[in-house]
Amino acid sequence: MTKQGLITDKLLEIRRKIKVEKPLIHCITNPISINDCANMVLATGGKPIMAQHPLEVGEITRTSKALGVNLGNITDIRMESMMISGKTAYENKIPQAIDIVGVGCSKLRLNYAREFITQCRPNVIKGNVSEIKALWGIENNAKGIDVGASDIITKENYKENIEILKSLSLKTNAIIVATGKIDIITDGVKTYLVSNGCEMLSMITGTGCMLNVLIASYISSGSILEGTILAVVLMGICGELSKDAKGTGSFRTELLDNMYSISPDTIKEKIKYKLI
Ligand SMILES: Nc1ncnc2c1ncn2[C@@H]1O[C@H](COP(=O)(O)OP(=O)(O)OP(=O)(O)O)[C@@H](O)[C@H]1O
Ligand SMILES: Cc1ncsc1CCO
Repeated sequence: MTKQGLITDKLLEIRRKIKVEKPLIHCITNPISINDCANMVLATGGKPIMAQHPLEVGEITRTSKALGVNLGNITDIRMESMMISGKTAYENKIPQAIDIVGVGCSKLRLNYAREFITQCRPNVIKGNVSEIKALWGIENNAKGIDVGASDIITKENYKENIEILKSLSLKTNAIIVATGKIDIITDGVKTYLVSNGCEMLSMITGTGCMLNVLIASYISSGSILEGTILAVVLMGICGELSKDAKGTGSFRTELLDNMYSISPDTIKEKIKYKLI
């Protein structure tokens, strides 16, 4: 069996495990995409809980199998809650992922993200390329919460971007995910390029937020790198399967339908990644 075959089998095994075990996944996220995020976790088999009150989140994280936090549309209350939950997850060895939404356009979020990463040691840090560059403290061209045109990963710049991501991974001891047309996932040593996906994924709001809770659901398996790859690959493939929808509204619905119903054979047939 090829290496590609081996890792695909491992990904399918994680997907099956989550469907069977139905882990509780604590998500602290923004109101723009909170409903889509809860439904995405359900589509994996996980049980979402979207609790945000600072006086209860510690207790809820402690009983969960993974935590996903998101800086989108940040508020004082969520900043407080995410820090409590992140520390609880770290102390209890519960896998956690952070989506660093908007750190390229707001110093408040950038400083908070750095503090969160220092104190809570998330297992996975996810953002678009502009956000990842901002976190690493280098020049970026974020357009609000979106990637800036000149930051987009291309055949010409992907090698230097990979070096940035690897350094960040080694510094934070986290898996780094940079999303876009090509998604890059690295643990500082091994780097995977995932080319599944379609442009429609960037034409509805919250696909990045949904991806972060998919990551949370799949890393609850304990396999952090493979769980992360699985989430990224599935978001891409399910986007491809939905791309002929009549418009963005039905694309959003089809994306959820495909996440729920995609078969292992279709995943095997469509998966497109490269280990470098
Ligand atoms: N042009 C594209 N072609 C293929 N896939 C894409 C494209 N743009 C985004 N994606 C996919 O969409 C998902 C979200 O990535 P994106 O970089 O848009 O995140 P984001 O900016 O954090 O999203 P949001 O802020 O809307 O939640 C990822 O799975 C990514 O692979
Ligand atoms: C549009 C928007 N604004 C803050 S969060 C969010 C959802 C996508 O991240």
